[in-house]
Amino acid sequence: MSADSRLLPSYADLSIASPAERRSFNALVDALRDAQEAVTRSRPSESAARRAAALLSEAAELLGEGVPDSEQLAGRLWDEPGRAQALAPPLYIDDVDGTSARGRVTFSRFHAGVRTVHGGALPLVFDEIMGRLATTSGKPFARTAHLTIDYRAGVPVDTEVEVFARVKRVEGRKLFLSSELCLDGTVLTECQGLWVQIREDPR
Ligand SMILES: CCCCCCCCCCCC(=O)SCCNC(=O)CCNC(=O)[C@H](O)C(C)(C)COP(=O)(O)OP(=O)(O)OC[C@H]1O[C@@H](n2cnc3c(N)ncnc32)[C@H](O)[C@@H]1OP(=O)(O)O
Repeated sequence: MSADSRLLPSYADLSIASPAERRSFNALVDALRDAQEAVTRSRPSESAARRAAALLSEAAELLGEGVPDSEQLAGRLWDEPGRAQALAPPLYIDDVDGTSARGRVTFSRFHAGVRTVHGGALPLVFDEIMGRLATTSGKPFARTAHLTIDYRAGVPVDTEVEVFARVKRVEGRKLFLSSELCLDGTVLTECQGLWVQIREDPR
């Protein structure tokens, strides 16, 4: 096994934390999301801003310098919405099999550009759902090689939207996927993606 492949994510990572540890870590990530959103929505007084900054700094200090990334929980709790990381909005994947996936997501003002969702935030969700589809059902681990996004209409914040993804075709190690984000049956954003499965003999 190469040094690189030891660091590849695996669904076996689900065993890295006890149920109690998973619950407490998820609560921490939820609180972080709440803090991101609260800061975005706020217009605090000078003293409230200073006090909130001090509390956030105290929390960061409490958590310390952290563990090596091979031991961290953030982003590795695959079956939790958002995988227990605050980069992307929490995506609820309701169905995923070898060929398609379906989920739901609600963007908030933290991910907003001007009134609608930021154009750079939408690929986060496509990468999540297509990444999950590309690697599920026993498929080898694959990395995102190419994404093309078409922004058809603005995506509203504070509104649950549906996300669909499917495998269009497979050519050797290459998986061609497509995905769309819909509201009330209307496609707001669509994405074409290429995932490439990692070589067994990385050069
Ligand atoms: C538990 C899990 C939970 C999973 C849940 C996880 C959800 C989140 C998922 C997040 C996933 C990510 O964001 S991953 C992070 C973002 N992505 C990356 O960092 C990838 C960086 N790039 C790479 O590592 C590499 O370029 C690879 C692995 C993509 C490809 O390298 P390689 O393996 O050496 O393959 P290579 O020979 O170059 O190419 C193989 C074939 O693919 C084609 N190809 C390669 N790149 C491209 C490209 N950009 N556009 C078109 N075609 C391309 C080549 O032409 C070739 O076609 P042909 O000649 O054979 O026809």
